Amino acid sequence: MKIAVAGAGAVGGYFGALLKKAGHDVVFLARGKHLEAMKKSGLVVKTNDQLLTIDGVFTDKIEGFADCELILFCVKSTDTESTAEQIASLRNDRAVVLTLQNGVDNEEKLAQILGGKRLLSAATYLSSHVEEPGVIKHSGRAKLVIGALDESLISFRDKVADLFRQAEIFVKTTDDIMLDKWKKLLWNATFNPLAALSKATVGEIMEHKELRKTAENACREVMRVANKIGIPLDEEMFHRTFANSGAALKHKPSMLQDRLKGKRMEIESLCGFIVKKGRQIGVETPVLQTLYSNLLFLETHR
Ligand SMILES: NC(=O)C1=CN([C@@H]2O[C@H](COP(=O)(O)OP(=O)(O)OC[C@H]3O[C@@H](n4cnc5c(N)ncnc54)[C@H](OP(=O)(O)O)[C@@H]3O)[C@@H](O)[C@H]2O)C=CC1
Ligand SMILES: CC(C)(CO)C(=O)C(=O)O
Repeated sequence: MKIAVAGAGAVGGYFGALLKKAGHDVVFLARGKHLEAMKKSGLVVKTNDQLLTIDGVFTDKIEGFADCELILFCVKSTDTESTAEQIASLRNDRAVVLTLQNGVDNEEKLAQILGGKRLLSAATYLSSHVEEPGVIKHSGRAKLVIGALDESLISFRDKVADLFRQAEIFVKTTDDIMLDKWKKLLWNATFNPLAALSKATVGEIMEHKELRKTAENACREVMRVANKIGIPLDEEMFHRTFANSGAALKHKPSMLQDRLKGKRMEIESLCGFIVKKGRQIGVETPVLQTLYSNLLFLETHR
């Protein structure tokens, strides 16, 4: 299958590389120094004890996506609209777009720009980052939970899941992808904003009595907002959010990594969205509101 990767960074570069290694035709959209490095020496993926070097088409021109069947949408949520507009300009309505992004707000934005009938979404369980231009470092296991946003795409969803499996990526399919995305968001909204402000790792948040309390309160606020709009995040999910973090104690959540690199943080998707949704439906989110306002200020006063 001809596959395009919109945003060949930590996520897009990792999955795109494995699909290319499995024999697919992959075009990687990137920019800046990372693009230059890949053009020069290929895309290097350091995954656990393996080192892959992938050749492919590396470009900053969206025209390279013109005849692809599947687009992996892997930009940060701060770039969702601008990248989707680029894809829309191609008029290749045949290509199905699979978003691997965190958060639950990208799907609606993509549907508005690209149309809802061509969208798949995945909850992405992965720990990777761009170590230096052209080099992606991944550790641990990777898992995708993939769902279709329109029933007409269910058989294509299954085809895409098989394609990933053939590339030795662990994949599950779901008929309720937005529930899976909310489950992932529960973890992200609990740890990312707090880590970005405090500069604490997941383990430091877990061990510090008062930070842990703040994380628990943030988690409960996400659950209250979700429950009010009919997303069943229950007590078991609350416990799992903290219990599952045992494997990620040294992890710096991505929003903290972005802060440390001076990059834009996904403040709206991983925090502001829940605060604003809470306001609309009458659910108070004082902890998330405090984190949100501080992050917004920090972003413009570094
Ligand atoms: N990293 C991880 O382990 C995980 C990340 N996620 C989620 O996946 C999404 C992607 O994250 P991640 O891969 O870490 O992000 P990265 O910043 O590593 O990758 C995105 C890449 O896309 C590039 N890019 C953005 N817009 C364009 C454009 N229009 N044209 C060309 N290149 C573009 C960026 O360039 P530039 O750097 O110049 O902006 C960057 O290289 C996020 O929503 C994140 O929360 C989910 C699970 C795990
Ligand atoms: C924990 C992780 C890497 C997801 O698997 C993540 O989503 C983040 O750091 O924001």
